[in-house]
Amino acid sequence: MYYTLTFHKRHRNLILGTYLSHVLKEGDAIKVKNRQRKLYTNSGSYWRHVVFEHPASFESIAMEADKKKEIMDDLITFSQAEEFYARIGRAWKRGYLLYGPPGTGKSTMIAAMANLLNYDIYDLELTSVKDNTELRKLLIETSSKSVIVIEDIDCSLDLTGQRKKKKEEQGRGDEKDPKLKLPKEETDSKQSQVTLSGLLNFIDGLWSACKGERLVVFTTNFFEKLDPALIRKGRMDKHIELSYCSFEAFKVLAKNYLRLETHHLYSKIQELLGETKMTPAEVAEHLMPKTLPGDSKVCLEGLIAGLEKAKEDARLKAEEEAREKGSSPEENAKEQGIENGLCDNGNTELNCKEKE
Ligand SMILES: Nc1ncnc2c1ncn2[C@@H]1O[C@H](COP(=O)(O)OP(=O)(O)OP(=O)(O)O)[C@@H](O)[C@H]1O
Repeated sequence: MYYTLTFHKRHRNLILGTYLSHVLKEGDAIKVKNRQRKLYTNSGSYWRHVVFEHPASFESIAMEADKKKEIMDDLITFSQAEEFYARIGRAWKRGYLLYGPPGTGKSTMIAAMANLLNYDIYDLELTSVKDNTELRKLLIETSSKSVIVIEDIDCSLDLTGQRKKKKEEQGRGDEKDPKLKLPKEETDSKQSQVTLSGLLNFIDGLWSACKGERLVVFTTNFFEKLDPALIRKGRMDKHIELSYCSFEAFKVLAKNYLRLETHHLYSKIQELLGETKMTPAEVAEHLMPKTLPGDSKVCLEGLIAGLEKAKEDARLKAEEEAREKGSSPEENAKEQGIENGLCDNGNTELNCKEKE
């Protein structure tokens, strides 16, 4: 299909200049909006893709409303900031670090981000990338309007041969502390694997040469174990904590799962959520209707029973640990709360510090 455009020759400059470029820009935007989005995964140094159709949205994410709005505003501002990035001479990219325990919605948040901005997703499995050269190739091949995801960054760089070699040399067996093991510098070795420095250099530097907008998202379950080089200011633009389910987050889930705005059992749930750690994934599991049509009361009662059990389990665990250590269960529970970064309201310590 085509259109014929007729105009008076005195409008020639207007049409050939402003008007046609406007039409082309709008056409591109419509094409992007209507295109089928893709989820890419790498097998070695090649990308494969499937159609990306994840239903997650910010609306369905269980999280405090102001925090959610802040993230959405940040994403939208970024996606409209082409001129700004060009003016300040920086690559049009933004780095996010999502951290929190398993089941708090990190992957769901990534899908919601891609859906909000209409981006493709590149799910980069670092452990199957042979070395920094392969990594560079993969990253250069990513297209504009994409989210590049590196999940469990603390574990991904864990498998490098260099690190194993280094560990063997040092005779160190600590599997849990990535900081001890991440090789910061590349070596000349032919078998050199992906290194933290390789990853960071690329993300910081070379990328400027790749046109278009990209989000880079790292996730981890262990924020405190990340190498400081990865989280220093200016590297990851935004750190987002996803934490245990708060009452506000529960209300979002209940609204989505059960179409409930309020219920007389809410006060009990609020009380228990203040005392017990439960991830949004676990809460959501309880809210899954077990009968058709789903009975909300049954689900909420199931959640209360689950929370009470979790509370009791935590109490018994504290008692047992106290017995082992020879301190009182209360002291032990308190200590555990601090170790787990928990404040009274179930938020993590980091979160509380930020609020202070
Ligand atoms: N904040 C949340 N809002 C809505 N649903 C959530 C949330 N967190 C978890 N869920 C639900 O729990 C399931 C698991 O969550 P998800 O995989 O996003 O967690 P995760 O933090 O990425 O976990 P992991 O660290 O194990 O990868 C999701 O399918 C989603 O339905």
